Amino acid sequence: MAFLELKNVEKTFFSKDSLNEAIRNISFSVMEGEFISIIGPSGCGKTTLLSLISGLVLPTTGKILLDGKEIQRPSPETGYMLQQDYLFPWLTIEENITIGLKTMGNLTETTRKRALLLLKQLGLADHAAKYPNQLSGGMRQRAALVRMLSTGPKLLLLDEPFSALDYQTKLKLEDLVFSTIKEHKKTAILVTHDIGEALVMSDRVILLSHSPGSIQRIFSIPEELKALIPFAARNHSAYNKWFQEVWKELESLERKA
Ligand SMILES: Nc1ncnc2c1ncn2[C@@H]1O[C@H](COP(=O)(O)OP(=O)(O)OP(=O)(O)O)[C@@H](O)[C@H]1O
Repeated sequence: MAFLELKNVEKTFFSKDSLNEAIRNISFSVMEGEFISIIGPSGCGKTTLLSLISGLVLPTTGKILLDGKEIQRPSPETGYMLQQDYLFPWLTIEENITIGLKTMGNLTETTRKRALLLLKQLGLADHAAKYPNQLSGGMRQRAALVRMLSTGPKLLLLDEPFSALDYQTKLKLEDLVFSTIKEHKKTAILVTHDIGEALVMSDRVILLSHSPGSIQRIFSIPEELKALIPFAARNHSAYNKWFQEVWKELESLERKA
């Protein structure tokens, strides 16, 4: 059985004097442990799709099932990581990474130690007592990753988590996030504008059409790229071929627009 299933999902935003059809007839399934990326032209509904999967927004028609149950509200099963880290500036890094556990009433010595171990694995052990403004952008995103993982969600939704970072930090974080997600056997959905990032992080890449977004094409990433961590995959000979393939399809969308 699919872990996540979208069945004919549509979303139209209504306001007093207008309506905006954001997503049209989207259906796809994700298996447990799969990494999916969503790309497409600006405004095609990528973030709306993540919001629908998170349960923050409900579909106008269609259904989204997680583990066979219809998603009707946000759930602790799902973690969200955004472009901005949204760490609370008045809390230390340790307090920030355990705030989710505390809110859920799950902050115990065991869960606190687990969160601190993850912080250590991501190279932030010496920064637990610091405040977010004492850390670099890349460090704060690593802390945001720990905060998301510490509550134990099964499904991770990543909305352009690297786009505010400088290029070198972004490449390093891609490797770190990828390895952490694989090690913890999580299912992940990444929204990105970067074709390369989608290719090296994912098992499949879903390309959405212009607004209202519908599925234009689904690319299955070949085994030789999937077997590598992102930095190595970017340097593999198959990478350029696949980049061109996706690029051509995106360009054809631009011509149709
Ligand atoms: N809460 C909302 N109310 C009304 N319209 C909305 C709302 N959220 C999104 N939209 C509209 O839905 C469409 C899709 O927006 P969305 O942000 O999902 O696209 P996107 O592909 O993520 O964009 P970008 O690539 O620029 O980040 C846009 O026309 C947007 O204006």
